[in-house]
Amino acid sequence: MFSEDLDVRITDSSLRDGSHAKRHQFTAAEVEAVVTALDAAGVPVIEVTHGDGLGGSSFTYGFSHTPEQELIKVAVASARASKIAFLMLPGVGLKDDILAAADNGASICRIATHCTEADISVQHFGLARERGLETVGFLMMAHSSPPEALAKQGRIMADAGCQCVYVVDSAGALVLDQVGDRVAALVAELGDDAQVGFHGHENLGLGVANSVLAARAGATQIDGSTRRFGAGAGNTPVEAFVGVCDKLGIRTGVDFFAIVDAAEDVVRPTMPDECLLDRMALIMGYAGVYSSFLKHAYTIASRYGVSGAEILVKAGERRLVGGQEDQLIDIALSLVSDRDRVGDR
Ligand SMILES: C[C@H](O)CC(=O)C(=O)O
Ligand SMILES: [Mn+2]
Repeated sequence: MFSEDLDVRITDSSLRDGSHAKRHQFTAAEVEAVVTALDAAGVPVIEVTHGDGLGGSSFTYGFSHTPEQELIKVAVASARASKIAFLMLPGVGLKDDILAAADNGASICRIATHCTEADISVQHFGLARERGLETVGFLMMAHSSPPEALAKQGRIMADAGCQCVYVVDSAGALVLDQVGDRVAALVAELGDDAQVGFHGHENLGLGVANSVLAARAGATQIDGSTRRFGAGAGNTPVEAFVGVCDKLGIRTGVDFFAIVDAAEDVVRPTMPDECLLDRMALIMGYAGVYSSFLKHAYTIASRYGVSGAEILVKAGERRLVGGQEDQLIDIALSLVSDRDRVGDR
């Protein structure tokens, strides 16, 4: 554990996963305000990066308003006690991006891969440990792999130097025991070699419940976003999770009233809209679609005049993974040609 006083360590992802919901338009002033408020509330770790991780600012994923390395610097300067984390997906970001983030003062390196592809993270964990960074591994789209398969992938990350392997419910598709079973399999596999974490999305409304079950199954690191500011219907709301943990006697070290105020007074004003459990988000959870696809699906649906909901259903059928955003265009084009064929009859 990190300290005798905590049962779970919370990482707030509003300034990274929330970047998807804001189309990557965070300003330095917003990052300063959010980090200051979360730090004051006792949030131990705050993640700051483009939504798709280091190097994500691009035509494919969306350009950042302010370069992420600038935002990391501002976050580090604004935090008194919180550690600043960053995310990177091998291939989207490069090893040099990790070194730059470390030079800018971030201390936790989170490497994310699809849940069957942990081997592509090996050199990045090695580099991060060599550079003295704490390390976290993300097994994304974890609903699509059974517990034993996930545990084997976690072993690859731990052997490479990962200190905490996360079950990442990127689609918000995991339901209750499905989280507990995956966390328990990783805990059994990793033993003292690495901790286990859980990152939830709200697409079926289960972020808090799933996170409690993860903690009960042995997860010691839990992600959330204040005001649910994240992709899809958003992430596990930190303020609700903290309140539930207080009532269950799970110690998070976060002050409930301070985080509730931060959610309302500081984070909400930085959000373009509330993250809603609406039709599109529910379909993502139900069909098992990567939450980061939501804004892309809206844009592409309106560009091609097709239904965003249908795009997401087909994305679930095709079992698309993160990085395959361009296939949403292919799906839209096939919906257009289906429609034209029906029209010709
Ligand atoms: C790059 C993704 O947004 C990582 C993540 O938060 C998830 O898979 O969920
Ligand atoms: Mn996420």
